[in-house]
Amino acid sequence: MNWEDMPVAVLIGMPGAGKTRVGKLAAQILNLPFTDADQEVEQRASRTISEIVREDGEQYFRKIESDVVCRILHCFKGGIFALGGGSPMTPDIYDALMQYRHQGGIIIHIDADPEEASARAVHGLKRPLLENNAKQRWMELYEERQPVYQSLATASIPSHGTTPKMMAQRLADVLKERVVHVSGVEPYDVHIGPGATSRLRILLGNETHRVALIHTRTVQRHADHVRSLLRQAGYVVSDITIPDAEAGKTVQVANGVWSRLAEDGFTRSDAIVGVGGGAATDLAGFVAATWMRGIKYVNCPTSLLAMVDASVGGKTGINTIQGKNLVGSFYTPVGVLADIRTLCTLPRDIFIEGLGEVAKCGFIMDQRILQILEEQVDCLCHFDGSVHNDRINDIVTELIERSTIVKSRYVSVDLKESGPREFLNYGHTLGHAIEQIEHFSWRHGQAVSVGMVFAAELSNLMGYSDQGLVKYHRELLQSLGLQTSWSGGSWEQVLEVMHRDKKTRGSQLRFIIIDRIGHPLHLNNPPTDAVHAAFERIRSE
Ligand SMILES: NC(=O)c1ccc[n+]([C@@H]2O[C@H](COP(=O)([O-])OP(=O)(O)OC[C@H]3O[C@@H](n4cnc5c(N)ncnc54)[C@H](O)[C@@H]3O)[C@@H](O)[C@H]2O)c1
Ligand SMILES: O=C(O)C(=O)C[C@@H](O)[C@H](O)[C@H](O)COP(=O)(O)O
Repeated sequence: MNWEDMPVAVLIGMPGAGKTRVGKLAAQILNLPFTDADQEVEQRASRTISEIVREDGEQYFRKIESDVVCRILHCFKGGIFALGGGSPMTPDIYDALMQYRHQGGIIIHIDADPEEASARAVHGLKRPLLENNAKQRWMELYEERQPVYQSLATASIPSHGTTPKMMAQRLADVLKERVVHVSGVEPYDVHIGPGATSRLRILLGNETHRVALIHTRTVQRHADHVRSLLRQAGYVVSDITIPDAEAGKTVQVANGVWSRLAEDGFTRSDAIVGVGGGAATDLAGFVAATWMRGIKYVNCPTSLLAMVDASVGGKTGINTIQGKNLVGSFYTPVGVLADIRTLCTLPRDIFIEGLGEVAKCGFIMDQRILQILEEQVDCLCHFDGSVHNDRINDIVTELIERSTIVKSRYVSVDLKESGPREFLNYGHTLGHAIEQIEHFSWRHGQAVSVGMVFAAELSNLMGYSDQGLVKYHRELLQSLGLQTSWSGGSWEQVLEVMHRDKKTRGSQLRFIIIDRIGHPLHLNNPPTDAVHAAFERIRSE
């Protein structure tokens, strides 16, 4: 199948679920063509479906339907295609849909509420397969078809408690989504966009019975939304609130969550969903990695920093008194759902902090990120959560997508950080020391920003780059509202903490520096004088 010629989405679901209505409305919103398999069959046969079934039998109808669906799947370029309720049950259609899905096709399950949809389907319709005791027949078909729909779908949109208009908007959101693939031993996707959480059911699957929803109070509203999606999908949800920010990344908090999982009977087939900033997703991932030696988890990041960095890549962990992230594990989520609507409640200073990690991705790999930051500095610095504004939405989405691509490139080749992945630690050797010494009153992104200026100074002092590169770091980061100097702590304290950095080998400090934009290097065991001199340069502003 040629990717270019495929529909942008195929809608599946029970009769009466609203596939045609919702599909048409979404197509209008997105200005895309729409077609419906039943209509196409009727056109081709010049008869209604009822007539075909009555005159020639269901098998004959299924044969025409199969020809029509397989043809449209190959040639309905860029449109939305709604299938008849029973279509996916035909083996040829099922196989064609699987092939479409494997080639990146989007299959949306319009997940009917049985009561509503059966009433609608039974009412006033010409659905031949529902004749004679229609409601009971609908329910039987539902039991039979639901697992098949679920096995095919890449996202599901529940119909319960919504209107066709709302569902169409959700569908349009899902179709506008960006997807970044993280490959490696356990590949997964990062979905970025307003409809991203509609993937939850698909990611968690049918085996999962219980879901622990781990979140902080600050994101209660977003956790409520996720909880209702999980409940609608039939999961038993344990709602677990953890302390905010770094206070949540402790062994005591992890222990509290483990106890709760035990009380609520979590087994290996159950799952964790982390909703919040990077601290919450680090803790949720750590609990998932350790409970029964590892259960499935999904990250739903709600801060910019968590979207561009913390939720992706499988570094999970907690802090100890001795240092940041000293205990943890590499453990990959089954998926990351970055619903950018959650940014609407993010305070501006925390949004700005996230730009520190975005800039890092620009410095180490993607120069276009730096250009966007320069061009959009005003808009970004005045961020007020208005992600419904198309311009801001597009800029923020592009920055998240590009940063995630940078992260995924390193993580895909080096999950356990034996080499290239360390480049993602640019600015972190000093950054983590600052956070630690300041007892986490400095936010991660701000500390990393100073750490990047320090690394640029070190690169210059070691002869890898000129002062122009250092100046560029300072000017860009300052223009975004990020810190570039730090006057806390002492050199001795910093040195001691940096020796506990995970890049250190034995007594030898190791740093990540760049010699030009997009070209990171390992700097192993530099002279202490140079490290000290670089440290003095970030204090002398
Ligand atoms: N695992 C990794 O690869 C990785 C990568 C980068 C950072 N991190 C970790 O992530 C953490 C930093 O992440 P962070 O900047 O998101 O910090 P954070 O989790 O502390 O969140 C910052 C603050 O914003 C609040 N918040 C988050 N989303 C919100 C929303 N939508 N509305 C209102 N408030 C919201 C949080 O509750 C918190 O108070 C650090 O612990 C850092 O070590 C991990
Ligand atoms: O994913 C990585 O690898 C990173 O280094 C990303 C960093 O931005 C992130 O802050 C990470 O948590 C740091 O990890 P650590 O191993 O230095 O604790």
